[in-house]
Amino acid sequence: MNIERQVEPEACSGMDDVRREIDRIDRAIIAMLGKRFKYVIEASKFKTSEMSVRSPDRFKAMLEMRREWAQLEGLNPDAIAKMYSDLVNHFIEEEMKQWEIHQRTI
Ligand SMILES: C=C(O[C@@H]1C=C(C(=O)O)C=C[C@H]1O)C(=O)O
Repeated sequence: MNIERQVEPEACSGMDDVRREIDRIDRAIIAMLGKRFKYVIEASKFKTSEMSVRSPDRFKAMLEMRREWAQLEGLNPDAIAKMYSDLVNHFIEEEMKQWEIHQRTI
């Protein structure tokens, strides 16, 4: 159980608070990315071709949506789009590996 109380950004009284909260947030983000990855791998079961694994139209649309979400949160859309582009390109390669394995078993 995590008994440390969360400190809001404006309430931080020093670097210990700042770094503890940053670590806590990044731990949660990485846990969510792990879950996101599981959904991507699951997607490979429903794909019918190499092109559908890559789904370039969906890739483009999801990046555009994340740009808009970044803007809403006061973040730089280019920085967020680049981060997602790198991440999702990696996920697509992993999805492709799974899809190829699946193709050999059907
Ligand atoms: C998960 C999918 O497969 C790929 C991975 C995506 C992602 O990680 O968001 C998006 C599109 C595809 O390139 C999908 O088609 O939705």
